Amino acid sequence: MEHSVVVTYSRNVFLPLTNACRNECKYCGFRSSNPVIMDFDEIKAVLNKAKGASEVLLTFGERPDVHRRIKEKLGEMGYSSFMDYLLDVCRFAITKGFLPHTNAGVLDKGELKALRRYNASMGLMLEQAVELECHSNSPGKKPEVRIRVIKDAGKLQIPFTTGILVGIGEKMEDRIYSLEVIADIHENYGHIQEVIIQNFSPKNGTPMENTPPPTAQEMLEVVKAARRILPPDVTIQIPPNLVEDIYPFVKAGARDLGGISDITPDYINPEHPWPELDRIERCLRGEFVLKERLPIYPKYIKLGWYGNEVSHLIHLLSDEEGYRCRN
Ligand SMILES: O=c1nc2n(C[C@H](O)[C@H](O)[C@H](O)CO)c3cc(O)ccc3cc-2c(=O)[nH]1
Ligand SMILES: C[C@H]1O[C@@H](n2cnc3c(N)ncnc32)[C@H](O)[C@@H]1O
Ligand code: MET
Ligand code: SF4
Repeated sequence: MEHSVVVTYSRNVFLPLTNACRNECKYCGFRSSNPVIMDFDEIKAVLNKAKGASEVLLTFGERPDVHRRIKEKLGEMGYSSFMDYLLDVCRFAITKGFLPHTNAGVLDKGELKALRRYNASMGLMLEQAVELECHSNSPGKKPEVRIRVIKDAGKLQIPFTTGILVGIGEKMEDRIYSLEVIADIHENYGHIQEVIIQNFSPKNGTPMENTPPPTAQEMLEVVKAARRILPPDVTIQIPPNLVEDIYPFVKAGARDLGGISDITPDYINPEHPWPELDRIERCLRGEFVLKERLPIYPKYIKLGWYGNEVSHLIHLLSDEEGYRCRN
């Protein structure tokens, strides 16, 4: 198996800290206008069940403290801002042995810097680099705003996950342009570890519930274009729960499957359960080797692009090549 091509995934646990969000993306079934926020008892209970995972995925609504109720709840928990709470969640996850990967939506440079210390990597989907109708009530989805955040993360040397959401009203040329924008950012800052090519999946009760999702053929065209446009050191990720069979996508150049959990669902696409690792291996048809990675890719471990507070855990959890060690 010495020369086999490797396909990676990360064993994670998903903490959807809050469904409060200042944006109103028309495809989103996650956000709620009657929002809740997780307290530490709930967080503790989930992490206690997640023994084999190395990554805690922190994904939630953008700037949740614009909601009065969330602000009040944070006050009751003893926090003056959501950011203070988030930093505490990261610290707590680290004490439990998990490496945080935060996708908080839009952040300013000071917030990115504060989170860097406690995160192995961070993420923000570009979605698309063009203005779209589905984002008309989402100030945080303005392309220039998202591009600014991704660049700030580069200036701070934060290993970064971004990606495009396919099928939200954009044209093929818009997808190409979005991928070119990501390629250009990486050429300048060198911090993009992976790009997710995610297909829109309609959610009941949302304005886009009747919008058809992109076909597998269309998604394959996008993955091929991504492999052509993105620099070779940028990995392409496809979500294995949103496509029928990963094999054609891997043949087209995808080499990562993102976070997979055996205890938490994909809270953004809860109707799409994670496939079993056995099933994934069967899909790879013996042509590719499945390997577990950490939320930070080997290249960035070697470069030392991680915060002080996660350095001991990264060393504890990684093998000599920078993948997940299991002993
Ligand atoms: O940075 C991101 N990571 C996302 N990830 C995380 C990603 O799969 C991994 O956590 C990263 O590859 C880091 O290891 C998701 C993981 C899930 O389980 C479900 C949905 C997502 C979506 C995103 C995302 O939009 N942005
Ligand atoms: C965390 C990421 O999840 C994606 N996201 C949000 N809603 C949907 C949906 N209906 N289908 C697929 N992906 C979605 C967005 O790209 C967001 O940035
Ligand atoms: N709200 C953030 C965003 O859309 C995080 C993912 S969606 C829950 O960027
Ligand atoms: S996709 Fe993210 S930013 Fe958009 S409404 Fe949902 S939670 Fe908010």
